[in-house]
Amino acid sequence: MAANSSNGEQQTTSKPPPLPSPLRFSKFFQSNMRILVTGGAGFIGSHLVDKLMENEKNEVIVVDNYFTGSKDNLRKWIGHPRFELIRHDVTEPLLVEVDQIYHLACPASPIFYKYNPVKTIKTNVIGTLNMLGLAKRVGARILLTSTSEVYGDPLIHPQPESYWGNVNPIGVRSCYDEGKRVAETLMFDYHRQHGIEIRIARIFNTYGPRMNIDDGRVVSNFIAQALRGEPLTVQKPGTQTRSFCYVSDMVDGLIRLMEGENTGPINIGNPGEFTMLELAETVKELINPDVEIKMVENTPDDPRQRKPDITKAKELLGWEPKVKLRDGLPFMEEDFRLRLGVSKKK
Ligand SMILES: NC(=O)c1ccc[n+]([C@@H]2O[C@H](COP(=O)([O-])OP(=O)(O)OC[C@H]3O[C@@H](n4cnc5c(N)ncnc54)[C@H](O)[C@@H]3O)[C@@H](O)[C@H]2O)c1
Ligand SMILES: O=c1ccn([C@@H]2O[C@H](COP(=O)(O)OP(=O)(O)O[C@H]3OC[C@@H](O)[C@H](O)[C@H]3O)[C@@H](O)[C@H]2O)c(=O)[nH]1
Repeated sequence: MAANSSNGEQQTTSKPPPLPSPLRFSKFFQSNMRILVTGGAGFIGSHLVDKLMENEKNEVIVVDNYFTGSKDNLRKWIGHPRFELIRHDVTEPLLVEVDQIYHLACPASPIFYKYNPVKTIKTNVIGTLNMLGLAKRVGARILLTSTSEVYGDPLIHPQPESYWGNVNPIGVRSCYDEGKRVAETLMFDYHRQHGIEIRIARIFNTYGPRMNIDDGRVVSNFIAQALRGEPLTVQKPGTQTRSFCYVSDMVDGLIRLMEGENTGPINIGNPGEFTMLELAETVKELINPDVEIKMVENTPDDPRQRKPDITKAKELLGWEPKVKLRDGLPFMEEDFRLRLGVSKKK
């Protein structure tokens, strides 16, 4: 059935919504929930899979094209009877029978999403259309991982969900931020027109173990640089801010959103806000006080400030982040040390 949007309005639907699979009502099978995770071999996706697999009633299917993800992130589940991994590109249609879809597939690091911008926008638009088509056919609930980048270079601070954003529609980031904006539009159009059960999370910068070491995002860059003894590259001016959420908090928020009654969009992020210079100082202090901090050129349209207003997540999902940046960085350091083969000085 149609859910309430996060602002409490009832969404109108022109047709009755698709029915869930008859298996939902069968006595024999009813305990199992079949869940599709697109992009499940990536950073957030693989942590989400770990959490979903903890519940013995869940069967998890991951589809991924391995552009930025890796089978290694899922190695503990390969061969498990409740787990299936499919190499598949979401820009192509997919036929599977599932009850829920977590749709994460999309490169998230600016270096990777700008590498093939036409592919990025196809992933966001055609990929989301394909997943909505699947949701419609099988009566599944679908959650989209949208982004704080829909707010662009925000003129309102912190950003509430009601803010429409300040996005450059023809800039080098638009394949991603406009792509996600269209993906949100498609989600709401399928919800209003076809009664699909939708959930939209607007994710703010997330960090944690399993990020690609050469991923290009700021936290992974600084930690890898500190461990390799290289200068920490702060992009100018260094006063731009971000708010960093630890991945376990993120996964908890996504599952609460999927299981709850609100369509969203709902911001999921940690409101603790830091300049990039502050982040560099913190990484230096915690990991390697001997490294330099070096100012380097920035890229076009870099948002100058970003911080989520999480009032809705608190009220509607009962969610707020638990892990502070200073507590989360050491978990990531440990994982990067193992992968880079750099042991801690005694
Ligand atoms: N990590 C963040 O800070 C952040 C912030 C905002 C939004 N998000 C969103 O969360 C989702 C996951 O982000 P992440 O940080 O785990 O990124 P990631 O790059 O680690 O994971 C993305 C996964 O999607 C896969 N993928 C990409 N294109 C695909 C395609 N066409 N078909 C199938 N698979 C494809 C990749 O191989 C990868 O496994 C993305 O949708 C991203 O936009 C992330
Ligand atoms: O080495 C670096 C990398 C990045 N930066 C700066 O750090 C800030 C954050 O950059 P990142 O590349 O980590 O990420 P961004 O905040 O630009 O985009 C991010 O936010 C929203 C998500 O949807 C995207 O998936 C995510 O990558 C930027 O201001 C950037 O200029 C550095 O100072 N040094």
